[in-house]
Amino acid sequence: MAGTGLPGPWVIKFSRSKKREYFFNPETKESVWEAPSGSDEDQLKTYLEENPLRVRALHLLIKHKDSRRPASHRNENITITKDEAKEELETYMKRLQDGETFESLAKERSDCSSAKRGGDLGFFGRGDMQPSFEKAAFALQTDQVSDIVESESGLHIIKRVA
Ligand SMILES: Cn1nc(-c2ccccc2)cc1C(=O)N[C@H](Cc1nc2ccccc2[nH]1)C(=O)O
Repeated sequence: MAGTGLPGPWVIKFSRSKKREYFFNPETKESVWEAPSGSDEDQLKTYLEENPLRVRALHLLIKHKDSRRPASHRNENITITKDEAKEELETYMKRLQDGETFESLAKERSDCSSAKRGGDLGFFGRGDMQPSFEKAAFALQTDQVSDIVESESGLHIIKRVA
């Protein structure tokens, strides 16, 4: 894969189950834990600094009546519209900008079961989350907060923490 410092078709991926990087050859379907021979370790290090395989993020989710599952730990029947969810989420964005912590706001309001952990989803790699959420999370710098992001689950704000 170009720019990774890996030879030929080899790519680097993240194993969520083992919580570590591994190397995969899509032509031979071989997977190995250590960089294959012929790898440029410095180039690989630089590549990973610019293209993280995994990120860790907090999020605050507000579901609405058209969410994939319009229910949560805090409301067994969610009936607000997407517009009402957006307006409410904007009030949390303002409180965040006024200095309240992301964790406290997620605990107060998030419709995701991660709310009890301050919205912390832990580390995740590409392919683990819904595409719109993944795209937004991987585009953030560490400690940066997203604008409102829409997924099939509802409306989110995301803070990348690692
Ligand atoms: C992806 N995920 N991780 C957790 C989680 C993580 C750590 C501790 C507790 C729960 C919950 C979920 C999850 O899918 N929750 C859904 C809501 C939801 N939908 C999401 C879409 C993208 C990212 C996070 C999302 N969370 C729910 O509770 O209905």
